[in-house]
Amino acid sequence: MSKDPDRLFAQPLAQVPDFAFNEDVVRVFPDMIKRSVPGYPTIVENLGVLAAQFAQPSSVLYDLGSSLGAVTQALRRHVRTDGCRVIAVDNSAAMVERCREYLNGQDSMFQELLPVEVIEGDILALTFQPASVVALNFTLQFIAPDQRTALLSRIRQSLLPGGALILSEKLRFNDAEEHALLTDLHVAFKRANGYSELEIAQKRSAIENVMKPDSLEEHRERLLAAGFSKVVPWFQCLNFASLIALP
Ligand SMILES: C[S@@+](CC[C@H](N)C(=O)[O-])C[C@H]1O[C@@H](n2cnc3c(N)ncnc32)[C@H](O)[C@@H]1O
Ligand SMILES: O=C(O)C(=O)C[C@]1(C(=O)O)C=C[C@@H](O)C=C1
Repeated sequence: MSKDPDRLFAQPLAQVPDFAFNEDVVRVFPDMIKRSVPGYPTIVENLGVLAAQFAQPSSVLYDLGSSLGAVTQALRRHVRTDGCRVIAVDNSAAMVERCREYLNGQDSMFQELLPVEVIEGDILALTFQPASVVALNFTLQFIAPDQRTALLSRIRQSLLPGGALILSEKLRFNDAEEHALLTDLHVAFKRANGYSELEIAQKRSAIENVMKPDSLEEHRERLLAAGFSKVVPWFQCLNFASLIALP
């Protein structure tokens, strides 16, 4: 795993380009996401623990928007159900290339790991196979808002009885005071992780056009509209949360 520190926004930029999962981001991604998303290591590890409870024999586990495969690796650490395999999907060529390198390295060192297929592709164009676990770990927020319900409906239709969708997202809050407080605390989290005011401000403007968070209420309503029967939040740290949605 690359250990390069994230300094992508450390120098003043004449114009801040829209955030993209390109080669520069790939190089620093493990450091960036750990220092930007409160609770990220806890969410990833426990996503594996949760998945082990929902995995059904001989089924597919999806890691959608897999980046460098952190969730896939947690699934490999925790799921012991017979005949499961992982399908990891990402539309960033740079992410997919590096993800395959990491996973191939693991395959050559350890036997008996869950088989993994890494697909370079758009999750909006994916034909889903019957699945027991679908992970969307900080990916739905990058999907155009008007495409989100259709994607979740297709995921719901692919889910086997006893399975689950695990959805992690940055949240916004309908209550202005709550939103301002948790946004300020997130900035404090980034500062405590060594980001400067300039880095925080430039990253904010880079993501504002490409990443559109919803509120918990919007997530719940959309998941129910997509056909899920129950939505259970299992983790929240500041303005980042993870939900279990049951078919
Ligand atoms: C914040 S990252 C996900 C982090 C990752 N799941 C983890 O836990 O480390 C979002 C990822 O979603 C991918 N992505 C965004 N839109 C996508 C789409 N339409 N199809 C496939 N992947 C997409 C991006 O390329 C990026 O790698
Ligand atoms: O909200 C922010 O400030 C973030 O940096 C969040 C976030 C995310 O949630 O995915 C945005 C882009 C990077 O992938 C890492 C973290």
